[in-house]
Amino acid sequence: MSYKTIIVDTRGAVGIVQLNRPKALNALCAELIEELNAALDAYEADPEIGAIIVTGSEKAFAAGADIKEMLPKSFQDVYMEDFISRWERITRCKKPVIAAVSGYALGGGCELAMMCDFILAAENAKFGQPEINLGTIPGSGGTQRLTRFVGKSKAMEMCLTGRMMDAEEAERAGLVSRIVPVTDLMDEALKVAQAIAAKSLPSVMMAKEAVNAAYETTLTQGVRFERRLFHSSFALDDRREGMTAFSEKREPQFRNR
Ligand SMILES: CC(C)=CC(=O)SCCNC(=O)CCNC(=O)[C@H](O)C(C)(C)COP(=O)(O)OP(=O)(O)OC[C@H]1O[C@@H](n2cnc3c(N)ncnc32)[C@H](O)[C@@H]1OP(=O)(O)O
Repeated sequence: MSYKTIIVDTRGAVGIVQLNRPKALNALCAELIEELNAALDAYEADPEIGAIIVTGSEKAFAAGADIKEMLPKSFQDVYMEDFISRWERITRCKKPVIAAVSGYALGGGCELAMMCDFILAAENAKFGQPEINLGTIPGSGGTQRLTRFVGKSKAMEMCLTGRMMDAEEAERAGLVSRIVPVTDLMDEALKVAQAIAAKSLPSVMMAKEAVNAAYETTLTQGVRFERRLFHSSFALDDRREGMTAFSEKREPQFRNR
């Protein structure tokens, strides 16, 4: 498939999706979202791929939903087409998805990054939910996910004022896993993605599912769910291989089975 608004690249077992509308700071138009979804479908279906990176340019991960595309839409338009629901494909990825964020991650850009499994931020990253400045509110999970990441006070302040958070504040608040120099962002993202891709994919998928359950369930239900997945991992050849390799003081040879 040929893409117009994204660039895809595969490095070993890692699939990379780079948002690529430089003139609009990677504003998330419908075409870009469809291309992103198609690339995610392809990487999810590819047995050679063990992890996915979503990134943008140095100046912008994404400056939000495409305001010019949204401008003429009426209530009927957005309601009838369930506008924004197509953005959620990324939350249904079973493989791990890392957001490598440099520059602006605003509005839908911040929401897209938060839908990934974790965010690696460059020193120049800026996060924000500025929809309030446009007379609207976040529509792709910003009020919900940001609040879970950084707590009510900070999320409320950001959603009500549109204030941006820099990388250091985002790291302190728990929004990003860590900060790296701008020039090292892709190398670091690839390093961590390759490290994950080298592990047993079914175990990685189970770990991801269990961590995500922490956001959806009570502690008791979450711990029970984790226990069931943990038990299930004993059905994997890779679990036996991992423990055997440890005992034999060698590297495990996982086969994703
Ligand atoms: C998901 C939901 C429900 C909502 C949203 O996401 S709403 C959008 C939220 N995002 C924003 O409000 C950010 C809008 N952008 C900005 O505030 C600024 O562009 C900036 C602070 C990110 C960067 O400012 P800078 O002065 O460096 O660059 P600009 O000249 O303003 O932008 C360059 C170029 O990009 C176009 N652009 C930027 N963001 C968007 C956007 N979200 N949608 C459409 N186009 C965007 C901007 O218009 C300009 O292009 P033109 O010169 O051709 O107008």
